[in-house]
Amino acid sequence: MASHTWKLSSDTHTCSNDKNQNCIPQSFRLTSFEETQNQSHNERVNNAQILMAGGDSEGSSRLEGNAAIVCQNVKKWYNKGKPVLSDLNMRVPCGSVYALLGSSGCGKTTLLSCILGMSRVNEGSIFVYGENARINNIGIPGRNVGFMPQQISLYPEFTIQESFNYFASLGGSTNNQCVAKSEFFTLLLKLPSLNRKISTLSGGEQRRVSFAAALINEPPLLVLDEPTVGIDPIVRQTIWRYLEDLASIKRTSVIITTHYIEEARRANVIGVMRQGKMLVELTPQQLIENSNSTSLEGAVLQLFKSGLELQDRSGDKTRQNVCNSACAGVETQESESDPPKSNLKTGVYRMAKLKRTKAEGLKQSGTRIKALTYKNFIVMIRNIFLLSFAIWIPAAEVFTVVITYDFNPTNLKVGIINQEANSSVCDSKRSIQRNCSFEYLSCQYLEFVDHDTVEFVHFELAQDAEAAVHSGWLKGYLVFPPDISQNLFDLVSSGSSVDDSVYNSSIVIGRFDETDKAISIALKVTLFKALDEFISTLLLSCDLDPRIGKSSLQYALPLYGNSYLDFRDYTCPSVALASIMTFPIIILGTRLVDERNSGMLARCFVAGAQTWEIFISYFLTEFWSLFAQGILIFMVTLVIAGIKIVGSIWLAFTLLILSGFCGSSFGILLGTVCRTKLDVAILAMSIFFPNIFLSGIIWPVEGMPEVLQSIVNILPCTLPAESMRSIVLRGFGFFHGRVWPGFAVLVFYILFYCALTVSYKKFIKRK
Ligand SMILES: Nc1ncnc2c1ncn2[C@@H]1O[C@H](COP(=O)(O)OP(=O)(O)OP(=O)(O)O)[C@@H](O)[C@H]1O
Repeated sequence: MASHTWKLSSDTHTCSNDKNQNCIPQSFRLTSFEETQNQSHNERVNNAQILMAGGDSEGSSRLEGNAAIVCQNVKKWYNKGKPVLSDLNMRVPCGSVYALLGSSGCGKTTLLSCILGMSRVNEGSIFVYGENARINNIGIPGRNVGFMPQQISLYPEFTIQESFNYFASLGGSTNNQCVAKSEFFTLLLKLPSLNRKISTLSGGEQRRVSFAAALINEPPLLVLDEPTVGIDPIVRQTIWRYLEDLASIKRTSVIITTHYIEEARRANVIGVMRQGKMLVELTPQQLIENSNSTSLEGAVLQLFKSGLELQDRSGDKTRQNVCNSACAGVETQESESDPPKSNLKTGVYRMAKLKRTKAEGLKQSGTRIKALTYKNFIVMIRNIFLLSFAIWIPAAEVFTVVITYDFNPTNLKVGIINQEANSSVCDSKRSIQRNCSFEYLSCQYLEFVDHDTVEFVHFELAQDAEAAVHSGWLKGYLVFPPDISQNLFDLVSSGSSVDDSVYNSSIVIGRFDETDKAISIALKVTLFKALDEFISTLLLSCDLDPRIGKSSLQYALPLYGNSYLDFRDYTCPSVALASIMTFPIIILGTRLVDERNSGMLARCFVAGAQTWEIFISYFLTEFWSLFAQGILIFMVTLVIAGIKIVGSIWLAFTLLILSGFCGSSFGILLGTVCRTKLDVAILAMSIFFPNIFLSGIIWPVEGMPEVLQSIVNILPCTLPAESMRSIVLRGFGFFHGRVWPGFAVLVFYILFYCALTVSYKKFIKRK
């Protein structure tokens, strides 16, 4: 099908001598100069069917033309509060510039968001080109509408050209079309070099870029929320002249809000709003004529002040004219989306429905996903500082575990109160060691204790050692009773019962500071190990079988893992999972809040992007970041920690990436639900710690109350951590009962968070 692209006609390049107006295009008569095979603006508009008898003839007043947008009895309120829009009627003729005026807070932006399908009306109907504003297949929201929000709504990390490319590709324009349009708008709006970053532009320059971005796809409908704020009067004139031409030549329908009343003189229709109601819809000339004022500003101010609907001198016919008279005639087909029987069904300008096959729809989604992913990449790469943190911090956290959990505790000071022999006696009796001597057993035993772990400090009295424990200097103390060696010998050799006094005098009493369990366990293990070795050695030196002294419970080689005190193997896999899950929560959550609060997200939705497309684009971008994080984590685990991955490294890696995606989808949910970045950070942190504590990373799940155990098992980190340990340390495959549940939990949470986000957007936010 043939279509047109547009350029400035030759006179537009004429430069005036006036310095201020230098090179400002004198006229922007749009001239069709090239035919392409792609469907473009004109074709999209011409495809519309005028359903009114006789159509909208060139000569007839555009005020009375067929409506592009019709609002009838619209009521809208937020959170069951006072109505922001109440019984509002509006009719935007096709191919006209419609200026929406009203005091601050009267509901202009709310009305625009309802027209664009971003907000739901509570009562009444809004029809855009004869279709339901929220559900239609005419590409609105989509490529058939250009939207400029009140905020700048551009990515500060982008250059001007990249911003144009982004919006052009969201709307499905080709690169060549975008380049031509970029050059055109640079000239028209006196934009700086296209390579300049948005963050380096002045406020006015940013607004002009934002304006151009809304027009880059030549949409038949333009919704511009205060586009001329902060723009100098000359460029403002240019903008208005361009909009006039778009409306008259290309039949673009333009809705523009502004607080500069005089500039609205150039509009075809002015709608004046007050406290959520449409007071009048008239041409500028009619507005003046119907007031006691000679200027438009005076007429509008008069209206604002009176708050009354302007009475037409000819019996309210004017308003009737505006809203209804053009509607005479043709009936359209009634459909489910049609409003109740009313003039809405007639006199509307209907846009051809997009006839897309499923494949074409998917192709368009693919194009948008590509644009969104590209945008995410640029934003990510331009925030290199944050990116680098995000990439290496999970690995750094695993590294912290590796270096801190690697060593047994050393130099633990333990008091010795040896009532059998003091330290100098013990020193002098070293020769009896390993000579089958049953004298000074206390001294012999102490020699077997690992002196790297335990450092003995001798005391005369138990009270002194206890005082040292209280002061925090000692970890505990051991008391050897007098004649312990003799009593022990009697106990062992008697073969029958012995006196309590003999028994009591044959045991060593130890008391420890048990507040630090890891330390007290390490001490006890060391002291018991020394006792075991000492007894075996003593028996051997007496030509006895050393096994006599061994406990009848013996541990063979471990089935999995090793027998020494090393928490790294247990902790590393879980910490890796938890940390790779946490970062995307904060990064995506805060980025999304940023995008929403800056109006970028709204712009993106108006351009036709679907929530699921945004999800996929974030997942695609996040994948590379997670991939890099995963590689670094594995390098730390394998190379620095020397932990051997017994099972499939790919399975472990996949689990790690899934955990990152789980965090990403939760981040998207938080970004959707939270109002500020601080909310995201607080929520993410408050969830992070319970997640760590309850998932068995620090304290085993088996050590928790039974009720809690069933709850923690469905948390997003518990079963995946167990799966990771089973793959890494035990070498289990995917189908093992301790592996696949971890994958299943993560997939469940990803889908669950996505579903919650979509539901929130659909049922709560749009209300
Ligand atoms: N999400 C929201 N929740 C609650 N109230 C809202 C919300 N958005 C807007 N409002 C309220 O609705 C009213 C209309 O707001 P709106 O932004 O539509 O006004 P406006 O006419 O565009 O104002 P301005 O000219 O200052 O941009 C205001 O009182 C505003 O506080």
